[in-house]
Amino acid sequence: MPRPVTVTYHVAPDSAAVARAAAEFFSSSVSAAVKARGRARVALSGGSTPKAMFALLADPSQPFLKQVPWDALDLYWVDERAVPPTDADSNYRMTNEAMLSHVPLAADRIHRMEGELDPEVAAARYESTLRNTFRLEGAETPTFDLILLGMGDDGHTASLFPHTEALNEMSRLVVANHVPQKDTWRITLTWPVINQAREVAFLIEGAAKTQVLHDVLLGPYQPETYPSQLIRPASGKLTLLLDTRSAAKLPEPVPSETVSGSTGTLELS
Ligand SMILES: O=C(O)[C@H](O)[C@@H](O)[C@H](O)[C@H](O)COP(=O)(O)O
Repeated sequence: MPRPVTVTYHVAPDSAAVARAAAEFFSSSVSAAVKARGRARVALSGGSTPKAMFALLADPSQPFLKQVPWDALDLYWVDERAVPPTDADSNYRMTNEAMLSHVPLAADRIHRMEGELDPEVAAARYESTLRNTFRLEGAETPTFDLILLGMGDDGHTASLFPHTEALNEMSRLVVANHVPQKDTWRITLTWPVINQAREVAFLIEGAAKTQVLHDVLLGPYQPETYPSQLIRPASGKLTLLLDTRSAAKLPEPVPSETVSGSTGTLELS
């Protein structure tokens, strides 16, 4: 059975407000990690939702470019498509265009998954990258300071798709995962690595996610069908950054004193 977790969900009124809430969350989480440990190691997801947040972080008219301690940050990816970094489907390309090429983050602090390689080779090489940069020994798992996730309308997260091999992987750090639903290959962190992070947050928005978010959080535990249910961080905490549309079938949140919008909590046993 999964470990119990307290889910805190912040609900913002619209897409722009979600992106701002996510940028604020990212900035404060990274700053807290650097204050506590001198550095921050963060893994980002791709897809479309995080793009607006990345653009806000890089926008010189916004406070984040100055707030984020970029010189103490190492950026990794949660997953990548099996395509070159120049491909329109590349998570790296999206992140580079929206943020990386506009922020003072040194190239050797950007740890790209090599989607242009054979997926199994790319997964093995990324696992080596994690072992080397986190200085892991034996069967140790890396502890990221923050992992930012999205959720597909089929309940997948990272590239952990329903009824795929990667859901069963509990010892490797990174795997290649064939996704028959999309007839494609992906490279992805495994769910035990995600659960080891000090902080895990989902960034989810839009009416297309309303039902699946309800089913993942409030429906029966069936992770083969809803892989996002595998995300039960060892910290016992999980944060969701939502808009009113995606949160429409969750218990009504209450207006928050600390962040714009409203906040709710759920205890998942
Ligand atoms: O490579 C990817 O696509 C992502 O890592 C994936 O897990 C994404 O977070 C979800 O598919 C949600 O994607 P959207 O934000 O586009 O809905």
